[in-house]
Amino acid sequence: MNPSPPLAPGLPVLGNALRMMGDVQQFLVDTYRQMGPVYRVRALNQAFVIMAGERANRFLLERGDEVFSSEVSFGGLNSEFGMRVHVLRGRPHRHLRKVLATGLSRDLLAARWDDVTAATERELAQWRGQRALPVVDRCQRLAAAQLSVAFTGANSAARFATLRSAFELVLDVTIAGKWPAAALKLPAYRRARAEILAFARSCLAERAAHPTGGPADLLDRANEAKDENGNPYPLEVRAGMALQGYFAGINTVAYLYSFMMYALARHPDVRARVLAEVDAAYDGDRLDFERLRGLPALHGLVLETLRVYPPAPGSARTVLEDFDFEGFRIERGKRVLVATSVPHQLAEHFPEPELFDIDRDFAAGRRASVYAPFSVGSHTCLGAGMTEVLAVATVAMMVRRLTVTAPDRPLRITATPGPNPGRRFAVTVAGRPKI
Ligand code: HEM
Repeated sequence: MNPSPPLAPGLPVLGNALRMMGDVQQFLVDTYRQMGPVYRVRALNQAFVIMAGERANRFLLERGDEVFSSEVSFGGLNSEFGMRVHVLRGRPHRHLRKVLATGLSRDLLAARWDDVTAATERELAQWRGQRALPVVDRCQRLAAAQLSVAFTGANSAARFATLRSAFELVLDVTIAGKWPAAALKLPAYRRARAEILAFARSCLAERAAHPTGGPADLLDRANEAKDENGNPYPLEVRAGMALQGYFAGINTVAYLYSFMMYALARHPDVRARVLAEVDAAYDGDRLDFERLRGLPALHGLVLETLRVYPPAPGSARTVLEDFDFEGFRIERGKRVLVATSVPHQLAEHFPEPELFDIDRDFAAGRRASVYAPFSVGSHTCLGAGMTEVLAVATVAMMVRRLTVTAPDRPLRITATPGPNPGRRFAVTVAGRPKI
């Protein structure tokens, strides 16, 4: 029988916790180089098998559904907020994905374009003149405003702080293992959870009573959704569907925006190309949705930022049945992290990976599953298409109106649990001289 994967070196007691709570993507790349495609790590009281590299991504794509479960990592999102899609497998999963996909599509963004741009402009207007804008916080508010308008037509601003704190606590408990499960019994969290679920239910009821007549969005889809056997989903699952956009997107999208702001400030050549492209695409004060397709530098910026700074650099799973990978046995019950974004930093897939290059061939990388900021396989991100368009649109609006200056020092990336520039990352924002 094959042996267990080797243990990566780490500190006594802490194991690899410090590096995994910091720049986790860099840790995963360094450890891949040192240990190879499969190894074990410890982080405080948790133990993981890490699978990384091109063959690990292919394994997740081809055999993920058969040998892995997401229940341990994502069960908390399901039990606390009814987000079932993350934990289902097989036919029920494929069915629910189809239902959700129709409510998370780019077409919805096109249909709500005027509302989304108005919400974006409102948020950006508050950034102007700030000498130390807390980037992550403001980008989270911006992403939440955009996603709630796009997916539900509702304004979630009044509940932003409740949504963010409850969501982050669930992630810290269930995925990062930073706090024990007892943290989800704290009265403050229980109140926040009850408020969020009541909000979701009231949005669903309000929509059922007063249909908008516009294109069906996430609320309409959740109200009418039936499971794979034709039975209506229970109310808690429909509430989870209504909340899906905030929960899946609020941190990931905000981290992407934050890293893009940093990249633009650090690469004046990229900024100049993006700015020229955006100015040519604007018609006076207006940016038409259709123009977003023809912005290659901006699209390259989004994809290159996701390559270098992936906000979700791995897929966490639990093993359902023993299997062998690269000469090692991985046993049932083990927790596995498939470090899907490690190939992003390998020269055999992305020449001179340390260069920030917006002209790379990302489509080829995607086809080969080595470019995987949204993971690969059956649970691959349902918001990927929407995210890419929204990110292009957001940066276009940002550079058109604002000039952002970042401090001239390297980022201190921190993982909560997705890597981001940290709460202290701040920039100076000035208005752009009238064009
Ligand atoms: C930069 C932005 C985003 C990144 C990097 C990202 C990344 C990911 C990744 C890596 C997964 C796979 C998780 C796994 O393997 O278990 C995932 C799943 C998912 N994402 Fe995203 N995501 C982003 C934005 C969004 C947005 C805006 C939405 C929707 C509103 C969304 C909806 C989902 C859903 C529903 C799933 C679960 C799919 C399933 O389990 O079948 N994501 N995302």
